[in-house]
Amino acid sequence: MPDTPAAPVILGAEPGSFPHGVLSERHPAIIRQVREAFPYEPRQQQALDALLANCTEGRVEPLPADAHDRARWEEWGMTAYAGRSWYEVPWLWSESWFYRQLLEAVGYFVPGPWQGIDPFRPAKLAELDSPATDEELAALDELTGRPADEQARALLHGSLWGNRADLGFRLSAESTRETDAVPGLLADDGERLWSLLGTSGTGTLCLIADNAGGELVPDLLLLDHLLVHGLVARAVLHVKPYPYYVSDATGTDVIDALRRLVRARGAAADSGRRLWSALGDGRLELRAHPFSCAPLPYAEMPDDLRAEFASATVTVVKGDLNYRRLVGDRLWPPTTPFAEVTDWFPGPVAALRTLKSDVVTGLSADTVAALDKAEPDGRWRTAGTHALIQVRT
Ligand SMILES: O=P(O)(O)OC[C@@]1(O)O[C@H](CO)[C@@H](O)[C@@H]1O
Repeated sequence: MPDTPAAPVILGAEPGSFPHGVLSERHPAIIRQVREAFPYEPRQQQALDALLANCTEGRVEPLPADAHDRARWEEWGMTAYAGRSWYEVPWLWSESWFYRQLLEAVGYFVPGPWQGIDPFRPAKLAELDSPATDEELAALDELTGRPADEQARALLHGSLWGNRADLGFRLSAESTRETDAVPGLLADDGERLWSLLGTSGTGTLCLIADNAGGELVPDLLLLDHLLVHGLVARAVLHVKPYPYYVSDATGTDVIDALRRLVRARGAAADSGRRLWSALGDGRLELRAHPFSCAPLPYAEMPDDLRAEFASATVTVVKGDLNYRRLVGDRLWPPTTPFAEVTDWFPGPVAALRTLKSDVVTGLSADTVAALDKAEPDGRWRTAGTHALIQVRT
């Protein structure tokens, strides 16, 4: 980023700020939610009590000596941040640390009866089984009669706005508000994405998924469309290796979503069956790389991921958290060019994201002025009412 001086890294220290609210209010609410969802045993209840006190008032305490991923977290900053307040370390780091500690408290990684039980699964399944998902799937029948490029654009927008359905976000969002003064889509490089994919259909698309359920279903439908219409030969879907940020998609969530699709009717079931066989014959691959849950920007990704993204026709990065990790979790001036803050990315990259945190780049000065005029409190940055499609070729 030669011409772009780094902006300040976001911390959670300032009372009244969005990150501070996540640390002081959203995390306690998430602990309440998981306690209600499961009959946790006394040891887990005590560990959750301790986490509640630690995450709101305490300091970073290293993982147990025998934790399977202790060495990895040491590399990721645990040693450097031990003893510091959760509010004084980078917010990106303290949020990821919260989910790792929550899984520690419920015994997710420890051999025994609770190993591998996703504390967020009941909420994810409820969303997948909701009438809203039925409606979304039924709408596909109407879409299939339309020209292929129209279908592609509708599915891209479905995947984009699916990012609004984020269960963690809903815990503290007021209602979602549409601001008439400024259109919802603040930057639209959609045509650049289609021209990258071209018509050859020989390439690979990597999609770094975000949320399960109402976001993952349209992501899968988009991948099916790209495969079936020959816009790509192969798709690689990157999910999280363990539950994260409440609703982030894991391998189990992909299987749940595919089972949901094949159980549906009409076009949705057809898509589900095609995706099922695409997994079987290697045209669709799943990855759950440890770095997908790292508390670090993607600029620090390991060499194997770098090589994978370098060889892809395009990497599509979904959602708010992935956007923060892509451009850096910093208070960039919103007019900072997206291409400059992503120039280190090893190949072409596209971000599909609704705005749910303070980080934003690539807006025109006129757009920023109109947003600030319509919402002087800056809520347009965090309310999930606006979105971006940004592409760097
Ligand atoms: O990545 P997603 O699902 O789009 O959003 C994640 C999110 O809800 O979590 C963070 C706050 O906890 C914010 O970055 C954002 O609002």
